[in-house]
Amino acid sequence: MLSNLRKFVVSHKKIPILHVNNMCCSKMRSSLQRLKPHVPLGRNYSSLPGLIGNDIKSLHSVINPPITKIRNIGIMAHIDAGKTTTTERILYYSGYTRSLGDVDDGDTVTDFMAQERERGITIQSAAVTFDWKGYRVNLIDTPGHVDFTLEVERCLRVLDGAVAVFDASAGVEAQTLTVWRQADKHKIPRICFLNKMDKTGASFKYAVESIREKLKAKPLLLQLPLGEGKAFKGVVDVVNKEKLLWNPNSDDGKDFVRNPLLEMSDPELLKETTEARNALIEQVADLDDEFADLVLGEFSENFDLLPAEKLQTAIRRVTLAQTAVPVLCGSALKNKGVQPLLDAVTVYLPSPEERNYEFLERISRLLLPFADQHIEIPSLTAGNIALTVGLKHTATGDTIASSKSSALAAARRAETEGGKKHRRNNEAERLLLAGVEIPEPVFFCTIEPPSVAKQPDLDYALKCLQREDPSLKVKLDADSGQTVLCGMGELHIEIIHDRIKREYGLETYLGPLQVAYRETILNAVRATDTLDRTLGDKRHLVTVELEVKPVETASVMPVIEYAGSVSEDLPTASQEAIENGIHSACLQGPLLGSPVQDVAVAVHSLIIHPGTSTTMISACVSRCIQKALKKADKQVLEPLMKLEVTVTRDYLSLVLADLAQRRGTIQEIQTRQENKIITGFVPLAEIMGYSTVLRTLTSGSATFALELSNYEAMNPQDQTVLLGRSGLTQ
Ligand SMILES: Nc1nc2c(ncn2[C@@H]2O[C@H](COP(=O)(O)OP(=O)(O)OP(=O)(O)O)[C@@H](O)[C@H]2O)c(=O)[nH]1
Repeated sequence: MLSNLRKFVVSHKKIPILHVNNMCCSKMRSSLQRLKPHVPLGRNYSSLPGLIGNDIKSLHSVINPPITKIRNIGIMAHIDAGKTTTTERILYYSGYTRSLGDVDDGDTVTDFMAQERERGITIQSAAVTFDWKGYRVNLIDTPGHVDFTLEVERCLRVLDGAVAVFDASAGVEAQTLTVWRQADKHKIPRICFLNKMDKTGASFKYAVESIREKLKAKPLLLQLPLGEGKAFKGVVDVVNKEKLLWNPNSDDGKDFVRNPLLEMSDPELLKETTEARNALIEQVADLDDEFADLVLGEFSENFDLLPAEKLQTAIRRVTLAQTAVPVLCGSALKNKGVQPLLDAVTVYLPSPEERNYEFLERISRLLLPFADQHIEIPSLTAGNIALTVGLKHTATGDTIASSKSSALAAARRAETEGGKKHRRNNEAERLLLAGVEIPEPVFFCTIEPPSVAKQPDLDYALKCLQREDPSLKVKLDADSGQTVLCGMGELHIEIIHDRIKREYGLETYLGPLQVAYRETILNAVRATDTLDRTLGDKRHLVTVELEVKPVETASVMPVIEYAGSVSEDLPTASQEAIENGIHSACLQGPLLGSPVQDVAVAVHSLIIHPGTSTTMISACVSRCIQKALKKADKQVLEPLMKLEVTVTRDYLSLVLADLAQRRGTIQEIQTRQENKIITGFVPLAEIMGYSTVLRTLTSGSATFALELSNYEAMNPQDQTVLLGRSGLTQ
């Protein structure tokens, strides 16, 4: 797979292929200032693995564990499921920190940006490295909020495995589906952790069912909870038929006992566990022929005789094949169930080697990340995650290569492996290995520096921020000359604003947040145009005749067709100029100046006077398209958001009435224990500031998740109102 081309080893000469995820510059700057041969130990950090005091003991063995003992994993989930809390426990039990961080107190290791600590949410992924029972685990905590989807995507493609954390009282939630689909796309083996088993309303059965139904995954129940809600006290290990009980008096969860289930002391629980184990064996045998042969041959009479290791090996195979997902449970907040989760990460998730990485690459300077601290390392073997510094022109999603030929060879191989049908003609495109899919921004607003003199500083800050986060787009409004920020949501833009202030020392002013509309046309229209200009002693003359017509592509990329007489002998440079002209014209629709989607452009005839520059060809085509678009019947498309609101019964009717006023359509209302889950669609323009409204309506008891569904045609009345407000007419 393309995304696997990221394995590298250090040499001082070559830098072949390495994927780039740009880190927050300020994070990097501050840690580089502190960079020493040893890692400075900050808040409650234990010695880093293998580092005793200030000595680097056998750094090589610390840095380069055998590849089979490496696990590169991500933690992913819906917002607030408890990823950061779980990560904090993991770091504590692995000895990486000496005290438990708490998101609610704002002192976690991985949420180290000021905004993360203040808001108690994860915005940027953080990487930490720790050891667990002889394994090296590189772990990335990813954000759950939909505004930061790109951040999740950029992490997923460099991971070998993932832990999906769920709120056991809510099961699969909207954003879980999104990240699950992303993990499917990158073929990442997963383990599910049903967190918050201590919470009122937690239901193991319900959460497992929702994994089966909503994620269409096959859950393998490796554990059963001992009690739910306030009664939750531990878990049963189904594979080993053992009971794990946490000492209720231990305040950090380190103290727990693991005892075999015995007929004498736990007859009921033993029976239940045996049934669960038998069901698990049957389920795995169904998915794995090798295991089926073993079970049916030697152990068909009595599954109890099947050794736990044999079952674990088979579970590992189906997990790696992604035909099923192991499910564990616990309560990160109450310090229960995290150690067995770590065991499961080492036992069931793949080492980098098992993900078919074949590339051994090189780079000049490497740093090993420990959240906001880094240690410079001399070398690194394949399968590890590290940072490199000093790259001035790269952006998140780029691939670094030592030479064009090595990148082309890698791209060719990856294309064959990925079974890609379409051949990429464009060399630059082929060089781009596995770029992340950048979602289209749905909001925009103007941003002003404190003074004109500070505009270059603002431009610089925005340039740096965009390199880290390509889902942030910045453009210049040609009419007003203002800088415009385009982002994924209100929170996204707010965080960018805040970061410019904190990290670049610039107090900026944001204009009102506006929805990013799109436009389309309803009928086919032809137009012709001629551009005749003499510059110096050179005459530039182009005549073009073309047609714009509606097509259903749900994309802002116009479909381009050429009449046979045009495509014949059309030089590549002229074709590129035509296409540039078409694309630039379609970026600014005639109604609101928004991008035009769902259009095809057919170029019927083209006459180019010898010596005409490509810029003039682009300009003529662009003008001709604008002309055609203006003549067509036009339609505004607005972003329609998929909304999921979780609300208690008492507030259901209030929330529904409010949604009706917001032009919302309700798809279904489900019951989940005491809660109602409303799913439906609402235009983005109607849902701005919804968190405050919902909080007020439901006294803070409801939660919601929003995700872009598609762009929908506005009805004629709403469109007239919108255009009237913008001072425009149809
Ligand atoms: N009852 C209960 N609450 C928990 C548990 N784990 C986390 N929480 C709480 O849930 C809230 C969210 O926890 P986080 O760890 O920040 O969740 P997250 O998934 O990292 O959230 P984002 O980073 O914003 O995506 C916090 O108030 C935690 O204290 C748990 O096991 N039980």
